[in-house]
Amino acid sequence: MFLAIDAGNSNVVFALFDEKSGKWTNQFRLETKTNKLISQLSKKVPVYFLEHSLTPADIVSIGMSSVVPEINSILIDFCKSYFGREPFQITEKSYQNLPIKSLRPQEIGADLMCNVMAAWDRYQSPVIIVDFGTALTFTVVDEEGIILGVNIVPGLKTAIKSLFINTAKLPEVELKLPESAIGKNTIHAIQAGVLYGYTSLVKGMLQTIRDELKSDFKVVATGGLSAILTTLESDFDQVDKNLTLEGLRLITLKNQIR
Ligand SMILES: Nc1ncnc2c1ncn2[C@@H]1O[C@H](COP(=O)(O)OP(=O)(O)O)[C@@H](O)[C@H]1O
Ligand SMILES: CC(C)(COP(=O)(O)O)[C@@H](O)C(=O)NCCC(=O)O
Ligand SMILES: [K+]
Repeated sequence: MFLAIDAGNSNVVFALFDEKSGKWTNQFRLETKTNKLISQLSKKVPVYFLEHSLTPADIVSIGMSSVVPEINSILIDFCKSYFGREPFQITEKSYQNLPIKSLRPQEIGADLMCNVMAAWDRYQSPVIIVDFGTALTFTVVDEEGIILGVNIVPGLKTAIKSLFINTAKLPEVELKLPESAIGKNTIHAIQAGVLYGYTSLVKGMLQTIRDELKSDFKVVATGGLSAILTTLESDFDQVDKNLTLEGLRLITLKNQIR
C-alpha cells in the first residue's frame, strides 16, 4: 500500500492507497501542533494500524507533502522508526518532470502543487482549485498546465478563531450555516457573517478571476472544510476531499519511475 502524509497547518493526514483496488481505503488525522505531535504519532499510529489489522510492512512506499517545515524531521524520523523507510518528500525538485508548472516553485505550497497535479490529471483544461484548509486558497491553472497564481485568505475556522482571539466578547462558535443571513444573536451573527460572507467571497473571487482572464475554468473544491458551505454546491464542478492525497501519490509516482 502507498501511504500519503499530508501535513497542513491544522492537521497531519495519514491516508492509505490500495493499489489492488485503486482506492483510498484508510485515513486518519493528527493535530499538527508540534508539542503534541511526537507523542500522538507514537501512540495513535500503531493503535490505528492494530485496530485496522494493518502492519507497517503493508506500506511499500510513502509520499509526504508538508507546508509546516518545523515538523518535517519529526515525520521523517517517525517513518524511519515505524515503517523502516523514508518518505519521498515533495519539494521544488519534485516538479521538474510534471505536466504542470509553477513559476515560483520554491514558494508555492507543496499541498497546492499536489492539488494542481490531481486536478490536471483529471481535466487537462483550465481549472481553479479552491482549498478550504487553515487558509482558503484559490489556485488558477491555465490550458497548458501553468499555474497563473494563487489567492490566499484566512480559512473559515481561522476567521472564526481570529474574532474570538481578538475581541473581548465574541465566543468561538461552531461552523454552521444559520437559516438566516441576518444574525439574530451573537452566535448567529458570527455564523451568518462568516458563512454567508465566505459564500459571497468564493463566488465573487471565482467571477473576478474569470472576468480578469476572460475565459472559463473548471472549479474543484477540496480541504477539510470544503463541504460546509452547502451554498456553493452549484459553483463547483467537483468536491474532492482526496484531491491533495491523489496529487501527492501522482507526484511521488512520477519521481520514483525516473
Ligand atoms: N470531516 C471533517 N469535518 C469537519 N471538519 C473537518 C473535517 N476534516 C477536517 N476538518 C477540519 O477542517 C479544518 C481544515 O482541515 P485541513 O483541510 O486538513 O487543513 P490543513 O491542511 O490546513 O491542516 C481543520 O480545522 C480540521 O479540523
Ligand atoms: C497557503 C498555505 C498556508 C495553505 O496551507 P493549509 O491551509 O493547507 O494549511 C500553504 O500552501 C503555504 O504555506 N503556501 C506557501 C505560499 C504559497 O503557496 O504561495
Ligand atoms: K491541506
